[in-house]
Amino acid sequence: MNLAQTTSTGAPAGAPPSALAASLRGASVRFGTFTAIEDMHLDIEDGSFYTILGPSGCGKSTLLRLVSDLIPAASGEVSVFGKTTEEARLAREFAFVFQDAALLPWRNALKNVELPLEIGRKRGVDIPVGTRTPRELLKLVGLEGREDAMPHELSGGMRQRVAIARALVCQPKLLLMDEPFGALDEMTRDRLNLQLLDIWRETGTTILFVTHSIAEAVFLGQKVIMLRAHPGRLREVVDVELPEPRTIKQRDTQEFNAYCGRLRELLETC
Ligand SMILES: Nc1ncnc2c1ncn2[C@@H]1O[C@H](COP(=O)(O)OP(=O)(O)OP(=O)(O)O)[C@@H](O)[C@H]1O
Repeated sequence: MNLAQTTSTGAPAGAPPSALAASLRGASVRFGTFTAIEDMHLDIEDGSFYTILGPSGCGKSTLLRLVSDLIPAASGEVSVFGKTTEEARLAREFAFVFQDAALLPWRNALKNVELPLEIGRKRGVDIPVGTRTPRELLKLVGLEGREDAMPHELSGGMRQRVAIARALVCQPKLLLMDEPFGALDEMTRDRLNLQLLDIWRETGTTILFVTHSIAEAVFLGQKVIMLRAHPGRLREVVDVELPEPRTIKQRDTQEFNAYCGRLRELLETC
């Protein structure tokens, strides 16, 4: 076990820019006079799974919003697959999944998944022809047979799975997830964690995943980004080298708990 192996940016030394899903170079975000993120340098390799931890208000959601072009950088540079964040947004390089599934209540599960395709068609946006249809995506998230179900007929976990299928429908190369399972019970969360790892392996999509749970961050992440607050800055990137594929049983191992302990210590000093 290489417990304390950390890097300053998360990127392997000498990684070519094309191998990066996202890159921040001295990026800062300000809301008026308040600095939410300061001088952040971070590289996210294509195909990787990063989780993001840090004290409340340290800028975890702001970091995702910065990468997804929802807010601008006050200084520094942010690129996504070598493009500006605006170019990447227009090219539908990424998709967002929030804590609230935010499904349209009058559309069934299948029609919710189809929505981004419909909007894209209406706007004349060239959407990549996906290898997976909305039906296939619902199957991928374990909702085969529930295509006609209305959102109010689905559990919270099922609604969130529809939201993940909807996020995948335009074949994003980067999935930004802001506490997507935060409101779910522990067993549902465990199941969805495993399913998300399967989806990640199957699709090759890069994932940036914000969580408040140290155990979830260790279980999902190949690397854990630890932020510190006031102002939000990169504290450390911790490599998680647990045996693959991950299993729920691993959570009872000494190795897993050692990672959790190390991150808890880091969190206490953020
Ligand atoms: N639109 C905004 N206007 C002003 N301040 C904002 C805005 N959005 C976020 N902030 C501030 O920026 C800081 C970072 O917020 P952010 O939501 O990114 O933190 P977080 O780490 O995701 O928090 P939490 O863990 O509590 O969800 C906070 O102090 C917050 O109050």
